[in-house]
Amino acid sequence: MSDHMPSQDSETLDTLRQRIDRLDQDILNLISERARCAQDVANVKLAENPDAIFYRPEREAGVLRRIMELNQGPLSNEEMARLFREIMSSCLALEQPVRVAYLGPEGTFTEQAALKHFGGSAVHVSTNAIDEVFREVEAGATHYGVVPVENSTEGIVSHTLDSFMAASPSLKINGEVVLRIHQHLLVSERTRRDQISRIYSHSQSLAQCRKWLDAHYPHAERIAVSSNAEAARLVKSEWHSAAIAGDMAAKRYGLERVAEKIEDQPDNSTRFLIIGTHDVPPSGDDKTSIVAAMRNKPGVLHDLLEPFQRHGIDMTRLESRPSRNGAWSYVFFIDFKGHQNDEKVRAALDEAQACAAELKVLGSYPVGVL
Ligand SMILES: C=C(O[C@@H]1C=C(C(=O)O)C=C[C@H]1O)C(=O)O
Repeated sequence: MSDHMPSQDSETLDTLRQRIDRLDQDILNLISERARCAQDVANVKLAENPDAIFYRPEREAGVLRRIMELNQGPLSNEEMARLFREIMSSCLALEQPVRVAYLGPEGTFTEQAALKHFGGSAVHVSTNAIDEVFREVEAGATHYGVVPVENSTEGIVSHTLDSFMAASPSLKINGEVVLRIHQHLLVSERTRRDQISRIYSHSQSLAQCRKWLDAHYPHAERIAVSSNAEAARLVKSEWHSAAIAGDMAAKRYGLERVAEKIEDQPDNSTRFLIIGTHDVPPSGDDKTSIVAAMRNKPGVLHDLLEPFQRHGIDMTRLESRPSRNGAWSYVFFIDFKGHQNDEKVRAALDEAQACAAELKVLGSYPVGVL
């Protein structure tokens, strides 16, 4: 091709590439200067406290929000924030390599959420169950953990809420990340595509693709397994099986897509929580999660919610779970906008506390940016 290109075009291409080379050099120097600055920040943090906390979610959210505000294109705000997410991840790793446990195995949406939130320079540690993520963080084996908490089509992840009820008070929510979930029908190179009689996936994913499966594979047996990644792994060794899973699992297990984006709801998304052992200061746009145990008498939910309404606090989620403790029968999980240090949030919390048998603030954290 290039042999036939007019020389004027080649010259333009050369000139443009020389410009890109010069810009890359500037970007390189600026990123290195930024990284040195982060090293200095680490020294300041250490001088203040030998047990310094290096990862600062409120600052990272602020950096990303500012970048999105400043961005003039042509790259989209999300694309630009994603690049800065990785730059910050590398800078933080220079201060301290952050260890993050997630609900594995490798290839799950939770791993994708962990990568989206902490970037590729964090050390991501796979665990076998949600309560294991909690245990890793509580024991200090990892600094942070990532667990799924709700899906827009299938509702809450009850294991996660139950783990919060059982968790030690030192465990705090440090952040949230929302992931658009795209499910694909995946096969291996050995699969006989016209003879698929078994489809493996996590029960939530099977539920998210119910209508598509009814229409396209009404006779295939649907088998719920512990994770989408496990489904992908099983398909490698069975010629008559397919899996429903996402991009990470497809890549990890080298599977091919027979059909893409087969989820019934096009805006299907899952919300994940970041758990840690410290409180996060305000970022300017925050959420707070609480859990409240109520005595078993009429009107308790109204009593609990009324202070939030009166103080003009915007509630974003309310879930109830059966209590495991015989003394009261309801436990409510509530998310609302605002930080526990805000005056009106404090006032509402004090009043709600007075009518609850027990009320625990699970954490205040920046509203998910990416
Ligand atoms: C540099 C800092 O440390 C970390 C790295 C950040 C960055 O690269 O911008 C931001 C927050 C921290 O997670 C800081 O606290 O400012």
